[in-house]
Amino acid sequence: MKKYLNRPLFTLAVLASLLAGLEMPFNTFTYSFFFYLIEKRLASWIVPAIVLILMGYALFAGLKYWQTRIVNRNIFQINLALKTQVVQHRMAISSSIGDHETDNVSFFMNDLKLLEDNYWRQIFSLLGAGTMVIGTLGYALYSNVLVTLVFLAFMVVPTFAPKLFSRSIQVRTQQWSQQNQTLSATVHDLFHGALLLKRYTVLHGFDSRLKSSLSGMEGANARLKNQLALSNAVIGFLFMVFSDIPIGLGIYLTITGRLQLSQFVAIQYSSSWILNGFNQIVAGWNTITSTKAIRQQVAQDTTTPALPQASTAAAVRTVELQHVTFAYQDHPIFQDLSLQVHQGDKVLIRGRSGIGKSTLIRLLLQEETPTAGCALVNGQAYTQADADQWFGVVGQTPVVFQDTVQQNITLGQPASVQSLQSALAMAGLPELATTASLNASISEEGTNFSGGQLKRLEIARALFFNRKVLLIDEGTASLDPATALAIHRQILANPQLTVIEVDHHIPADILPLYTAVYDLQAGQLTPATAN
Ligand SMILES: Nc1ncnc2c1ncn2[C@@H]1O[C@H](COP(=O)(O)OP(=O)(O)OP(=O)(O)O)[C@@H](O)[C@H]1O
Repeated sequence: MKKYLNRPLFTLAVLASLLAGLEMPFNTFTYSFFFYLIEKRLASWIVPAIVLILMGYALFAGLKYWQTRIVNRNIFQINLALKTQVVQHRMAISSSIGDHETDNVSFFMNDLKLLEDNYWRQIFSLLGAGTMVIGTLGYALYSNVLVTLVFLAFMVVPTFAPKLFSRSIQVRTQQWSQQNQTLSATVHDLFHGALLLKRYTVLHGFDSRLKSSLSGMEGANARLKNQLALSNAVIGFLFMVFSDIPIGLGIYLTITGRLQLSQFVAIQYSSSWILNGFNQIVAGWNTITSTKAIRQQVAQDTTTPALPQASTAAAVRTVELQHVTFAYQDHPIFQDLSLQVHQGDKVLIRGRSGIGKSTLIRLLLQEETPTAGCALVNGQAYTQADADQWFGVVGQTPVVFQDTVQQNITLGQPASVQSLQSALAMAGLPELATTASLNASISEEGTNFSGGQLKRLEIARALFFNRKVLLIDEGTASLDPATALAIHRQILANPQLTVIEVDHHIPADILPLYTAVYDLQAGQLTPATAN
């Protein structure tokens, strides 16, 4: 976790926490000092003493505010670095569209928030509590070593108590985290499908799932809080038991004249704060321990796989599947399937739903590995990173970001107006090439754009990124015939582009635009007869 710290800022926060933690020793000193003034009858010191003490309190008020600001600044920096890394890592390891989306969002929103409150902020409070204990203890020892040591001896015993609870707290934190993920998935589904449920007039159809997810999460939350409360109650009680016994001894020593009143007051007053400080430290340590599972998870997220550097990809002269056999577990999909596509070809692969059309695209993208045979480009084996350089994918569901049209095409890359205009024109969206349209926002899941526009936007994106081969997975299946025909005319007429399209049904008027049409049946490809 250390790598997320900004060292100078962290050092400043340590210094600020240490200084702010001196307030209680100062408090102890002033309290004891009042009894010293009474004991010695120093009436003339009262006004200057109070003025100085008030100035001290003003200083500590300022210090505490400064410390909070520095801690918040640290949390800001830590969260910036840590959350960026977690998001980037999880994005880099995702292997399909929407992969673990709900779990990742839940981890990001809930677990990382818990890490902030129960780990990072606790570390800074522990530092303050540590200084308070050391400073107050120092002052008590200065007052009377023997009596202070007696107090300390009694304090040691209850510090072992938290160990009794740390394991059960950890388990309950894990359960809470799991229940949170389940609830996030449920709530995500419900908000996502709200309109659909309303249309079927079954808005309450998933009430039992919602209640079960909610009660699972709230129950786990309550059990975690209860366990923390039980742990803290037991620890607190033990501290009180072990603090009252030495207080009795102090009273006895003062009555019998072996201890001055101001010394006893200093030790007695400070002992409760030392105990309190210890209490805070062990409870804080307990809370920090409860984040172990999340920290382990974050540690796994610390290595972001190196992303391939964008480079000028070589021309794609041929794309092949050579004698490919593939199965999902024991579910065979392809058996000795071969396909050869040349630069500029426009190939359509037809097949009924579930026959393996999307799987064929995933094999070309190297997202799946054949059990026999291989995918080749220019006669050579290639990696997933190579595939990403060559292939532009237009999927069944468009992937759009809640950002401007321009950002959706360029994905944050710098772009010349000319390159944008050219990509949009080739994709059949020349009307979007104006400044106003490029700056227009696309809403969640592209609901303010038509299905045809979104498909064209995906095509424009692939063309902007100069992808040589367009893999279209039922790209126009959801569109009306006229729009589907218009999009096909646009891309199938582009001589630069190699197109491999899979679809269960393509209207007859589009078929002549392909250079080859195959039917996928029983794990094999067969050239289609003209129809
Ligand atoms: N990750 C997976 N694990 C196990 N089985 C899978 C997986 N992905 C797909 N399948 C199964 O493999 C078969 C082929 O799936 P695929 O998505 O390739 O079909 P498809 O022809 O594209 O279907 P559709 O036209 O309905 O999109 C289906 O029976 C599907 O249930």
